[in-house]
Amino acid sequence: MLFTHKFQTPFPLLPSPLVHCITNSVTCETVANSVLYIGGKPIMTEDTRDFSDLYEQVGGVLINIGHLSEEKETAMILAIEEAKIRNVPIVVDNVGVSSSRIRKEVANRLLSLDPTVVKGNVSEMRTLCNLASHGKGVDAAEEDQNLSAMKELEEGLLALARKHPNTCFLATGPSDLVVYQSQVVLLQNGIEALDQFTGTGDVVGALIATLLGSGVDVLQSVLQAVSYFNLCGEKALEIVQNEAKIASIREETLNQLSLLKQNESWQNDIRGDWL
Ligand SMILES: Nc1ncnc2c1ncn2[C@@H]1O[C@H](COP(=O)(O)OP(=O)(O)OP(=O)(O)O)[C@@H](O)[C@H]1O
Ligand SMILES: Cc1ncsc1CCO
Ligand SMILES: [Mg+2]
Repeated sequence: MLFTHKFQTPFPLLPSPLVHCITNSVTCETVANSVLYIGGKPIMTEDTRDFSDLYEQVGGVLINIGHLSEEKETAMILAIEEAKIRNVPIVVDNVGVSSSRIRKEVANRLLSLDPTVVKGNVSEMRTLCNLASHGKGVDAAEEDQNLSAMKELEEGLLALARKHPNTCFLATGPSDLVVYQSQVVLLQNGIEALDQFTGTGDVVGALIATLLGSGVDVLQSVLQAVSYFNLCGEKALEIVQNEAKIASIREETLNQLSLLKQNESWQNDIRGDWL
């Protein structure tokens, strides 16, 4: 279903925001380029000695827990503190949180700092809500994606949102659930192939941080970043015309990050609605 709400495109991003990313080394380069492709400037650093100078310029922050270490956790917390002092928006991506106790502890510590956006796939977000999760490693499980599981997740996220009224929650999957204060939105763009190569969730986190960094409001940043990425995936499949060519779809999805926004009415294809 097309949205009843009319979206204004956030592109071009002016001024171009500097986005500080602490992320995983699996998809670090893809994340940096994705920020560039949509018009932001990425900087990837975990050396806390950088931070006080760097944050004079930073517009948005991405914290992705995909590759953890004690040093990295310290850097993540310091980055969030620096951002908070300057009112800079922060995205936390809970990669792999369903798979280890330490990730869950770190995720809860980061959540307690009230980031602007907290995201993960549906299995990861179930873990954050203390619901049973079947996530394996960094991937979501199908049994966490059915209708009753999604309803349960919606309730869980609404409860989290009551405790964290300044945080917008995003659970990604075949449909994407967005919960902000008492508002609930279900987004319905995308193609199955987006779950078949790694780093798609990482890129979505980076796109949200970039839109936030350019001054777009919280809910619009989440709705538009997810939908923009998923429409890039849809366009990629249209071009590649073979859903088994995963690597080609990956490359074309990334191409579309810089191309799709040239169509000034791209946002008219956003599907979903408020629940
Ligand atoms: N089956 C699907 N159909 C349509 N879109 C999908 C599907 N699965 C994922 N997506 C889209 O792909 C993007 C990434 O979602 P996903 O839930 O796979 O993230 P993730 O598991 O955190 O990714 P990763 O850990 O690989 O970075 C989202 O924009 C989501 O809407
Ligand atoms: C595969 C993988 N392992 C840790 S991070 C990552 C990339 C997906 O987020
Ligand atoms: Mg996935």
